[in-house]
Amino acid sequence: MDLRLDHLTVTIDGHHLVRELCLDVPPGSVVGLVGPNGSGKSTALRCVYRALKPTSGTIWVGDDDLASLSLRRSAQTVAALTQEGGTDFDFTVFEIVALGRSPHQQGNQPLTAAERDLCHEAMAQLGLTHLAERGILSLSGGERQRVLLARALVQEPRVLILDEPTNHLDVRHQVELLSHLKRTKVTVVIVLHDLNLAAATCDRIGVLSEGSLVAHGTPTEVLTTETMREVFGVEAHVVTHPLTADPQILYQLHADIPTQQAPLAAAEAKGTRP
Ligand SMILES: Nc1ncnc2c1ncn2[C@@H]1O[C@H](COP(=O)(O)OP(=O)(O)OP(=O)(O)O)[C@@H](O)[C@H]1O
Repeated sequence: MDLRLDHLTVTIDGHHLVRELCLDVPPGSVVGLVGPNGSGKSTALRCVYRALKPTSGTIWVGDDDLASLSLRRSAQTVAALTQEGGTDFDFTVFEIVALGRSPHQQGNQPLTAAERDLCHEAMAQLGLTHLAERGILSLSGGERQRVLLARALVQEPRVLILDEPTNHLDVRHQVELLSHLKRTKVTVVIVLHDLNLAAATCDRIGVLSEGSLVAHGTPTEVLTTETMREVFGVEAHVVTHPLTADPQILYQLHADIPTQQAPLAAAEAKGTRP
């Protein structure tokens, strides 16, 4: 395993934010964490990028206990794109991306030619080349998000942690960012609220509810009508994508329409019958 959460528990003021979470993330795989608001997803991720110390449990990166690594070694191993990531200083896009190399550098040495190439390559892959000399504070939320992902990628981490990375992105950039992630060889743990994008992106998905892992498996195994009802509290139809065979969730906003109702009768019930 590249990453193993071994009975990870976070307790604050007597509240269990994460309880005995066990999760294996194989090398090169994309594992999603989904769950309702407040179910502990970000808290679990914060432990992996060491913004939070778990109350108990161990995080293994390869054969290393993460807690035993120096912060520098951790930063060489785990990169994160977080909800609170960002900067108040108006560095250029290139400068921000180049900061991703910091854990690998000694002192204030300038970037090597290979490192500069790496930065330019990451910017090109994320459609940022034309913004290289722009100040980060002048960018839109979506552009900024892509810059921060480029910074995380040039860190060349073994494990990449992403907490709702598609926030602020329009649909094209959501699809591009997630497609890009699938192509990288990096081991990824990602929190996504969009379950259809999670199904299309993740090799495996863990479902958190009130801090506990209540389901874990392939998207098809996990994203079921029962999960939607029991964990998220919504009625939904789960269908199979005609091209990729991924499960796709069709939400039902009108609880009074029986789930098995014929489309015409449903349209009639909604008053939209042609
Ligand atoms: N430092 C803290 N002290 C007390 N409670 C906290 C702290 N940090 C988080 N919590 C609580 O722990 C719970 C889990 O929070 P967390 O951010 O991990 O949830 P989440 O699943 O990522 O939610 P969301 O989908 O809304 O982002 C929430 O109820 C939150 O209010």
